[in-house]
Amino acid sequence: MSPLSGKVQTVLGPVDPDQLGRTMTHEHLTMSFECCFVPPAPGHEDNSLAPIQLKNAHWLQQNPYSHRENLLLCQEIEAVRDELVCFKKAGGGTIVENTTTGITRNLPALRQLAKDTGVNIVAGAGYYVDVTHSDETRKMTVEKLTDVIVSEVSHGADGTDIRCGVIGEIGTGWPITESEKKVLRATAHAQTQLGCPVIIHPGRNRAAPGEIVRILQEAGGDISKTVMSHLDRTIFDHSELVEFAKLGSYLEYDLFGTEMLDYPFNLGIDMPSDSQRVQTLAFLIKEGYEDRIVIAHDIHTKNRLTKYGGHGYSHILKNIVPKMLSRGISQKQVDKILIDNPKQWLTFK
Ligand SMILES: CC(=O)NCCS(=O)(=O)O
Repeated sequence: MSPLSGKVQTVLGPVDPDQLGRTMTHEHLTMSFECCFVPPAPGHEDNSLAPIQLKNAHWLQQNPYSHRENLLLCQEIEAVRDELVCFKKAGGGTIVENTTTGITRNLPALRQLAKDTGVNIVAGAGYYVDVTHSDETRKMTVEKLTDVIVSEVSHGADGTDIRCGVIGEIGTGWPITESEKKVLRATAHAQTQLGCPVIIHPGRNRAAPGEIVRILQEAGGDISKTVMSHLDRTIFDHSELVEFAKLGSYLEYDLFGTEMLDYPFNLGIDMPSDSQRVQTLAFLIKEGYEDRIVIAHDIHTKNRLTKYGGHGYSHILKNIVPKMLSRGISQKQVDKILIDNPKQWLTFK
């Protein structure tokens, strides 16, 4: 049995699961998203280079990936610290910080943020999408990748003694590349050894979540302890969603606060509004999946911080919870989504 069995591993060490409280299962506190810069559309070059300020806040909301400085959340540790204090005041307890190798994980900063604010922070092990894999990562066997991931959870990552408490977000694109498949298999093998939670970033195609579950399952992964992220931009058809839900992973709606007309990573996708996200949660609850839903904002760019006019890490607690209640979701179901389900998921077997 793992020494972590029955515990949740935060950047300050293992804690009792009852200490977590309301939990955002998919956020970033310090990361860089330069890998995903999207050149501005013709005529938008000036906005792309302008400083981040109130008069271009709306442009940034619509074009967050076409502004290089906006992709450097890692420069905002002070602002993030202030936001975490507000998150705690709003009733928040825990943030799962999903930054993995490839998008500039900063574990010492996470540890300091946890110490300064009293918010529990759970850090992520493993690798982001293929475009961020180094030559060294690509050359590794599944066994070697497994060893690295196990070590990040058991001993510490990035040359520190700070231990990750979840594997992921493990990045995949569409189609899933060979290097990403190796990482998925290593994730499943590491999960088998550790009994730990896993969280996956699927490619932007409705077939991606199911294909990932198949790969993880074939490698022995525990799907009941796996979160499938970003379903809000991935599966829209309700019967397809139910078919996916039957596979048994947690279903994550983690783009709360994102309002965008043209989603540049797949122009065929219409990003839903927060109201539509709440409608989908109500649908999944009606279908019997209230034990499998988790939610978050996935903040990964500067413009989403309140410092820049964004919604911040407390948006769900302050605005989405009242909306859920007004749309027939009970307080007990809200507590399941924000407290009980994350607790179950994050507790080592
Ligand atoms: C950091 C990250 O991977 N965010 C997801 C953005 S996406 O547009 O939903 O893929």
